Amino acid sequence: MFDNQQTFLVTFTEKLAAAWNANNSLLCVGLDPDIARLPPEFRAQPDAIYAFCKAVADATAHAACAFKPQIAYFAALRAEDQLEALCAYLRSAYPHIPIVLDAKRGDIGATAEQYAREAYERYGADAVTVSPYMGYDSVAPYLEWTDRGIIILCRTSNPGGSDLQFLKVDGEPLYKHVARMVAEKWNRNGQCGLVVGATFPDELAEVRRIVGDMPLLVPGIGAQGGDIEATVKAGRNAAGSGMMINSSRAILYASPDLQAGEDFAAASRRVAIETRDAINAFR
Ligand SMILES: O=c1ccn([C@@H]2O[C@H](COP(=O)(O)O)[C@@H](O)[C@H]2O)c(=O)[nH]1
Repeated sequence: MFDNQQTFLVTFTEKLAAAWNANNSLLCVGLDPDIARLPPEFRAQPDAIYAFCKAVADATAHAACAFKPQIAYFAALRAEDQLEALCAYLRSAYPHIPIVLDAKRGDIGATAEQYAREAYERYGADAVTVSPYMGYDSVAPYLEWTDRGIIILCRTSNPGGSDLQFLKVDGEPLYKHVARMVAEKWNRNGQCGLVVGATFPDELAEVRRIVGDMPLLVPGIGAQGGDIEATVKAGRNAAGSGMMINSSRAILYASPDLQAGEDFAAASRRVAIETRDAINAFR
């Protein structure tokens, strides 16, 4: 995989930086296929999940800096084979756009080794989301994959995230400890990132202050109602970049807002472009 200058791109962060530039986009397109919400033409197909996600990816790739399949939507339908096929397709059709597997894994080291193989080898993901709460030895197996990304939950977008992430430790909320620990100790390959919700722009700004230019995966715009202007102003790095701002349902299921004659893929494309442009307006 080469960038515009024909430099070979080796790592997740190199690939992400190239995608930010090539597509002038901080938009991460989330692939969360809910069978009940698929357009009718897909529902009878044996590979409905794959076909739907492929169509959305094809419609939005030019406006995306990353794709984020959420593994639960595939596993719940016994459709891991379709996730595998989708990741293989994305890697071949869009080798310049990183795949972030949203799996939020977290377990003891021996089991984490298997989760890392699942994400990086089976699915060929460029990065995977993990929980920090079992500590360093639970993330170390991912760090053995020195070219791949590991994106650690820090300040999640859901209201209940405050139950633990806001607990004070040494006078400071836990999420800030996570941010500092990842930036100062765990990021030994320079391939770590953090999940910080768009629904909490003040905390997003705090995390940015702590971690410098580290990539942030920022879910919570679109269906969860996060404010794009506040998100971008709080989370951008010195270069006006540094984020994968995720939107899943608002792009995947844009078709209820159909403009006259528009099909589901055109609706996804329209919303992806509108979202990318709304983000870019505040970079
Ligand atoms: O804090 C978090 C971490 C992950 N997510 C995931 O992002 C998408 C959001 O989907 P929307 O439809 O855009 O709300 C989904 O896959 C979540 O599992 C998150 O929302 N918050």
